[in-house]
Amino acid sequence: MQQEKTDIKSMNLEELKSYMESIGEKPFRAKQLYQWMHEKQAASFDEMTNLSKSLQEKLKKECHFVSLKQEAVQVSKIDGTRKYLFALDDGNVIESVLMRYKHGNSVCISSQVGCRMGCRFCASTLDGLVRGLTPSEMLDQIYRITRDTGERVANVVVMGTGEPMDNFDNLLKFIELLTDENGLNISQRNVTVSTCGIVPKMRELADKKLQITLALSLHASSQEKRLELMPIANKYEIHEVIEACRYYFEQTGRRVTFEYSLVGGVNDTDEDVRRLADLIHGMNCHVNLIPVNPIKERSYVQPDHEAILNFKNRLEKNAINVTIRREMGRDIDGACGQLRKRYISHAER
Ligand SMILES: C[S@@+](CC[C@H](N)C(=O)[O-])C[C@H]1O[C@@H](n2cnc3c(N)ncnc32)[C@H](O)[C@@H]1O
Ligand code: SF4
Repeated sequence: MQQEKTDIKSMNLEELKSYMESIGEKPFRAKQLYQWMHEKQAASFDEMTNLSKSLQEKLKKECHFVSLKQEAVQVSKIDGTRKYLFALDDGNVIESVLMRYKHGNSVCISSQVGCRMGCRFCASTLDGLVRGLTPSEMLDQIYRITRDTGERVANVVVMGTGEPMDNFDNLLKFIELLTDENGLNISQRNVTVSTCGIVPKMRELADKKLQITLALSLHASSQEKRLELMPIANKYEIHEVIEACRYYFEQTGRRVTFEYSLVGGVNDTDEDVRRLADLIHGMNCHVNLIPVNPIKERSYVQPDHEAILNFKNRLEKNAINVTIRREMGRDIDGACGQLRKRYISHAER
């Protein structure tokens, strides 16, 4: 069974050295193997030409080498955004997105197959959670995209399907490998992790004092409204979540991002702006307004353009940093999780 084999792409260099010794190999081979996997992003052992054939064969027998299979890619004619559907070895499929910005390429990865958090506007949660992704499955989304395009990835955002704090240990290992100087060597400052607000894990992450950006999916200005949109608010009250964001800033010195999906008639009123400004008053933060991406399973709509601008201007008047998220790949798909959802429904027919 593949699952019982060693997932070597999820190991750091030290672990890989011990592993090589345990199978009777010289530890220096670990460095070569590590560079093939993480620096050169090899898709199989066969590509590792400075490893002997017999070692390649041994590794094939002993290890599970995670390499995602590209099932589909949609390319935007407007801005070159590429939306990928990858198949995992167990037959599950996940989505990843490459966005091209002036300051470099950004990849948005999934952290789980599905999600169990049940946010009302989100397509990723409609079929619940299947499982968390391994560190190697998170990394390989970036590796396959780099190989496919031949372009360097500057930023990584963990904002695709899944709740990263619900897969915490694998998330931490993923960040360790992603930012390792012997691998892709992406700076921690160029990594963003988005959460629906799982307070104990946010605090645990803060204590690690990494230099990554924490993004909180806030989406409401009061506990009542947040409860309407996000069931996780039953567990962690809005002020508790904001406190955890303050703590993150205190521990890391990193400005927190608040994501606020604007839903017409639900969280876009004048009262909402006022309450939101009060809620985050005095914080070193940034608000990212995201006009909600309608999904067919729900009746949520975007506010009109004027209402969105008005919301932004009023926050700015309260000295809050705010941007309206530019919609990338408008022509290729709607909300995150929809490509996967469509693929699954099609396969079930
Ligand atoms: C898919 S989630 C993944 C990360 C994490 N689970 C979270 O909730 O922050 C990334 C962001 O997309 C937002 N999102 C999900 N569905 C959306 C939709 N239909 N329209 C706009 N934003 C959406 C989420 O609220 C969240 O801010
Ligand atoms: S918004 Fe995030 S936490 Fe909420 S259901 Fe979607 S993926 Fe899960």
